[in-house]
Amino acid sequence: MKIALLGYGKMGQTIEKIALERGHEIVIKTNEEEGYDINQADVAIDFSVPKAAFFNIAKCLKLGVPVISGTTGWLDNYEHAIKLCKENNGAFIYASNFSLGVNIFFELNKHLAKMMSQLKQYHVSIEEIHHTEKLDAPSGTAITLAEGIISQHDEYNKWLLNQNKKQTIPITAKRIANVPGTHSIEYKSNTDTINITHTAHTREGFALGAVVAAEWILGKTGVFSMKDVLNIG
Ligand SMILES: NC(=O)C1=CN([C@@H]2O[C@H](COP(=O)(O)OP(=O)(O)OC[C@H]3O[C@@H](n4cnc5c(N)ncnc54)[C@H](OP(=O)(O)O)[C@@H]3O)[C@@H](O)[C@H]2O)C=CC1
Ligand SMILES: O=C(O)C1=N[C@H](C(=O)O)C[C@H](O)C1
Repeated sequence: MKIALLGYGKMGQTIEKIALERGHEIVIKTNEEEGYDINQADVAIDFSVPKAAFFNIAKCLKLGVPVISGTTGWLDNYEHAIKLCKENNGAFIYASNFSLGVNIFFELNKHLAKMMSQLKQYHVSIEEIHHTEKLDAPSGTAITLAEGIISQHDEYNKWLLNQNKKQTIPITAKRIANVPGTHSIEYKSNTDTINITHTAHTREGFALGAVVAAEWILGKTGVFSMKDVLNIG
């Protein structure tokens, strides 16, 4: 499979390593929005920056190249990307987190939220910790976790960064050098605390998931998620 890497930073370089190990070819690696022919590639993998992601995704969809995006912080344009995908009969997957472990954690989070919905004495909060170069806060993964809780728990209807309000899930974002990504969910009552945590030890889990998604999407059309790729949930 010929892969275009749109964004060749920490993730782009990790994806290159995993893709080569799995027998793929990297035909484009770029940190620019233009200056390459995307049609050289069978599939594009975008791990760029929030302000560039939608432009990169839209270009791939308009030119008929399936696109996998892991960039976070651009979701104001997500519905527009879906519309473009449908109009162009394209293929698109966005995931806030491509690792298998986090996708299992997403399901565990929803299951726990459903049980905790009956126990009003517990209050939920989310904490995410990432490296100091991260541009967005809260992390895309923390937002997906909050949305998962909201979908199952009748007490909460929105999330807020660093704020405690009624019916709201507070998310705390910490930045510590070299942390690949840690997400914790806490339910606290006056008598005890339940905590679940996912800790990424390296970026290779995210990268492997993105390459597996790229392999999976070839030959398909539509808007998909990692749940489709991994057949879980
Ligand atoms: N979904 C998931 O599983 C994961 C998602 N992420 C997300 O992926 C994104 C990238 O993360 P990471 O690799 O750590 O970040 P980096 O900052 O290391 O890499 C981003 C790269 O994008 C480049 N870039 C800037 N503008 C463009 C453009 N117009 N087109 C293509 N590339 C461009 C940057 O170049 P320059 O430095 O020259 O500006 C940089 O090399 C982030 O949004 C992060 O949150 C990260 C890990 C896992
Ligand atoms: O920027 C990162 O590094 C990461 N970003 C993603 C996010 O925002 O959730 C996924 C992962 O946690 C690493």
